[in-house]
Formats: sequence, C-alpha cells, structure tokens
Amino acid sequence: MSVDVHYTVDGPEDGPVVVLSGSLGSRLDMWDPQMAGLTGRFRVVRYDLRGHGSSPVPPAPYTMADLGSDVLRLLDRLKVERAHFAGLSIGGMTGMWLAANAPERIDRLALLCTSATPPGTPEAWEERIRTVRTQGTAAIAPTVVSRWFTPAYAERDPETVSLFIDMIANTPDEGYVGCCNAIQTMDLLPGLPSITAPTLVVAGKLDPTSPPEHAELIASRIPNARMEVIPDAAHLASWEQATFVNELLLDHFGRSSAAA
Ligand SMILES: O=C(O)CC1=CCC(=O)O1
Repeated sequence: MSVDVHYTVDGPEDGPVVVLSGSLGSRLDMWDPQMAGLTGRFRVVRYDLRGHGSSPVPPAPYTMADLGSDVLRLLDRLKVERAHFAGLSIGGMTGMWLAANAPERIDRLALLCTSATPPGTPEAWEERIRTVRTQGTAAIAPTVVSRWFTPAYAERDPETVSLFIDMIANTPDEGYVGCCNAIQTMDLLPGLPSITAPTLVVAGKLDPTSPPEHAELIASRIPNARMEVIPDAAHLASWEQATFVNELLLDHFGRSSAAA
C-alpha cells in the first residue's frame, strides 16, 4: 500500500521532470549538490523515502514494490505522466523496479551506486537490523558512513562526515529497518531485460557496497544501458564527485527529445 511521501519541487514549471531518490538513511537534501546544475533545465522532484526524513513511517517490513508505488503515487499527486528518474543505492533499486513494472511512467533512468540483488551478505543485513532494533540507527551510522566517502575525502572534510552520521542517526528505526527488509527480499535481475528506458549506470570505483561489478551486471542486463565508473568515489558518489555526476546526469537526461 503506497503512502504520501514528503517531497520538494524546484526548477522551471515547464521543464521536463527529474525525480531524485536517495539512499538508505538519507533525506532529500543529500541531493543538494545536484540542484544548481539540474534546476537550470529540469523540474526537479526530490522526496524522502517512506520511513525516512519527513515522510510517514508505516510499520516494517517494506518491499521494493512499496517503495516504487510511493513514487507512482507521488507522480499522480503532481499530475506528472512521465518523468526521468535518478536513484542512488536503494533509490536506484526503486528506479529499476519502476522501469520494469511501470515503464510508461519512466522516460530516462540513471542508476547510481546500486545493486540488483542485496549487496553484502544476508548475515550482515540481519546483524544491521538487530543492532538498529536494539540500539537505534545512531549505533550503525558511523560504520555506514565510512563506506559513503573515500578515506581521503573523510580526512579532508570531517564536518560533512558528521552531518551524514547525524542524518542516519535521525532516521526512524522503524523506517530504516523497513527499508533494510525491502533490500533483503529483492531480486531485480529478472526484470532488467524488460526495461526499455535508456539507462545510465554509474559506479564509484571505491564503493565497497555496490562496486563496479554490480553496475556491470546491471548494465549487461538492461538492453539500452551504458556504464560509467567514477575513479575517486565511494558509495555517495553524487556528493563526493558532484561535478562529475552532474555532468553525466545533464548529458543523459538532456538527450531526451522532451528536454530539447
Ligand atoms: O547503507 C549502506 O551500507 C549502503 C546502502 C545499501 C542500500 C543503500 O541505499 O545504501
């Protein structure tokens, strides 16, 4: 059952719509570095995943279909028939679900730092869920963020690292666990060959969670996909290598005839 997620809209009223979907434990402001570039041409819709930020927190577990249905409901609320979609990590998983299950709603797709099957081991997800259930999201936040940035960036900008640790620590436990359940139970591989949206798949070369091999697998299964690897990036490539990612997104979404 879908819910009304919290969202913001920026950019020209008549611009082609780009929906941005973030990672587990994030809020929509994780996309701040993309806004100046994208809003020059596009109407940018950002939203908080269910159970995250200012969105409702339904009881866990969630499924990828729940997360995808929230986006379809958001498009309906905004009266948008068809949109470009960029998602990072669980946001990319949501994008794969949407492009396979509601192809008429997705124009061009960008999948950043993501995986089509659960990244990591089943035991690690069980352990993460157990820790959040017993100690809260604050207990896992520093370890998770250690995978989001390269060690060099973390050393250079400890304040940003702290901000992201706080972001995860402020994510409701129920919402975080619900999204972990959605990741644990997904298998998006069978749907990939049916995706018709032109797709850009981006990996951070130093991403320990969704490494370039995961992106290669996705790109090899989607008929009209191309892949880029960003050299100095870990899981949150959109933040650490914002200029690189923005150029890729502008180029990819700008190829649409609707964006001409
Ligand atoms: O939280 C992590 O370790 C990385 C991650 C997996 C899915 C997602 O959205 O982020």
